[in-house]
Formats: sequence, structure tokens, C-alpha cells
Amino acid sequence: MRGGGQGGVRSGAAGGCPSPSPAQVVLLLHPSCAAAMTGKSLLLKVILLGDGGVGKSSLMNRYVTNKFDSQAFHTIGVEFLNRDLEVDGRFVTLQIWDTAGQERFKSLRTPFYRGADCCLLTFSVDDRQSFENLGNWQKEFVYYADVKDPGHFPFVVLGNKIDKLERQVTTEEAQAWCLENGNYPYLETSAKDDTNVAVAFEEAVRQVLAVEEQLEHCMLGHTIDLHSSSKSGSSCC
Ligand SMILES: Nc1nc2c(ncn2[C@@H]2O[C@H](COP(=O)(O)OP(=O)(O)OP(=O)(O)O)[C@@H](O)[C@H]2O)c(=O)[nH]1
Ligand SMILES: [Mg+2]
Repeated sequence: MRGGGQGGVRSGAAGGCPSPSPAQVVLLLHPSCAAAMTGKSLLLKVILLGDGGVGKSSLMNRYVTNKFDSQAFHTIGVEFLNRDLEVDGRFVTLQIWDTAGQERFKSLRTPFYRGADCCLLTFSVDDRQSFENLGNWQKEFVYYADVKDPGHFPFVVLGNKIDKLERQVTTEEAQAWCLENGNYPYLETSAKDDTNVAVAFEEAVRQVLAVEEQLEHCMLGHTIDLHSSSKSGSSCC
């Protein structure tokens, strides 16, 4: 696994905390709530999945380094790069995980799915098979990332290589797939021409923030009455 860029990896739960006394209230905040409250940059992990050769590495490299390699090598395992950005007034460090799409590397990529905040399902508009495999990628992600509520997980679908003249998948077909499979946002990109690449990653951030703001709203809506045996507060979560 190779990786780099600015920023660190989201830390896990702190160990060794003493048990709270009855008078203490322990508030467990989701990282997005904590980041919002402290004004710190939020670290989001997004993962690129899709068939080998659809352009996942090229999209990541275009976005982070603004370079394109017309003779890129297949990825082996996973690689990641970080980029800081601001979306709708929120400062975010995007940790982009690029995976190997070839079947023979499945066991090398799947351990890295856990903890992803968003999944970018990628195909190439000049490769019909890569489009038909989107459902398999979605299932593989849900299984290995152990997504508890797939219906609310932020997926974004990318149709890459729109600079190519001969398409095998139309925009309408791709939009229809997205609508039927979870009403996912669909973006057409070209890593080669730098079309919609930044827009695609920003959309991923927006999708995550929308889900997390909902969660934040629910958590802040809860009140804890220490003197009552019954629970109170909203029950939107
Ligand atoms: N014309 C065109 N070619 C592209 C585009 N994106 C990637 N490519 C080319 O497609 C080939 C495969 O790109 P990669 O980025 O390596 O594909 P990948 O999805 O990372 O492939 P794996 O690592 O095997 O999973 C390379 O030759 C790229 O130069 C694009 O937007 N337009
Ligand atoms: Mg690659």
C-alpha cells in the first residue's frame, strides 16, 4: 500500500478511558460534529472502485497533482493521496483511496474498504462491461466495508473518459442505473481533459456532509434527563 499527501489518518476510539461516575455525562461525538464544533478540518475517506482500466488512478492523480499519464500502469493493491478543499464553507481533508480494479487483486484491496465515508463507483463510457459491473462493485463494497445501512450510504457514480468519441454507454442509461439503484448522483468525467474531476470529488464531499449533517442534527436533538428513568428527545436516528 502506498500513500501520502497532507494530513493524517482518522484515529480510532481512545482506549483506557475510566468508566464515568453516575454524575458524569459522556457525550460521544461523531468526527464531523467534533470537527464542526472545534473548527478543525474534517478528514473524509473516499474510495474509488471500478474495473481495471476505467481511469480511477488517473482521476485521483488529475485531482491531486493535476497530471495525466496516457500510459498509466495498473494499480496493485491500493494507494492513497490527500487533498485539502473547502466545500460550502466546510474545510475538509479528502483522503482518496485508489484501488486495483483487476480481479486478481481483490484480496489486496478489500481490507481497505472499512471506514470509507463515500464510495465513487467508476466506469468508462467506452467500455460497456465496466458499466455492467457497477452493481458487483457496489455489492463488494457494501460487504467488505460492512455497511450497516446501504440505503443511506453515499455512493457517487462516475462515467469517465468522455473525451473518447466512441461511447458504449449513454448518459441516459447511466442516469437510469443511478436512479434505480439508490438515486445516486451521476457525473461524467475526463481525467485526460480535466473535465468535471474537481466537481466529482466535491460532490462526494457534499454527499458525505449531507448524511453527516443529518446525523449531527439528530444527535444535537437528543437531550438526556439524568433524573428521569425514561428516555426523552427526538427519535429521528
Ligand atoms: N482518453 C482517456 N483515457 C484515460 C482517461 N482516464 C484514464 N485514461 C487512460 O486509461 C488507462 C487506464 O487508466 P488508469 O487510471 O490506470 O485506470 P485504473 O482504473 O486505475 O486501472 P486499475 O489500476 O487497473 O484498476 C490509462 O492508459 C489512462 O491513460 C480519460 O479520461 N480519457
Ligand atoms: Mg489504477
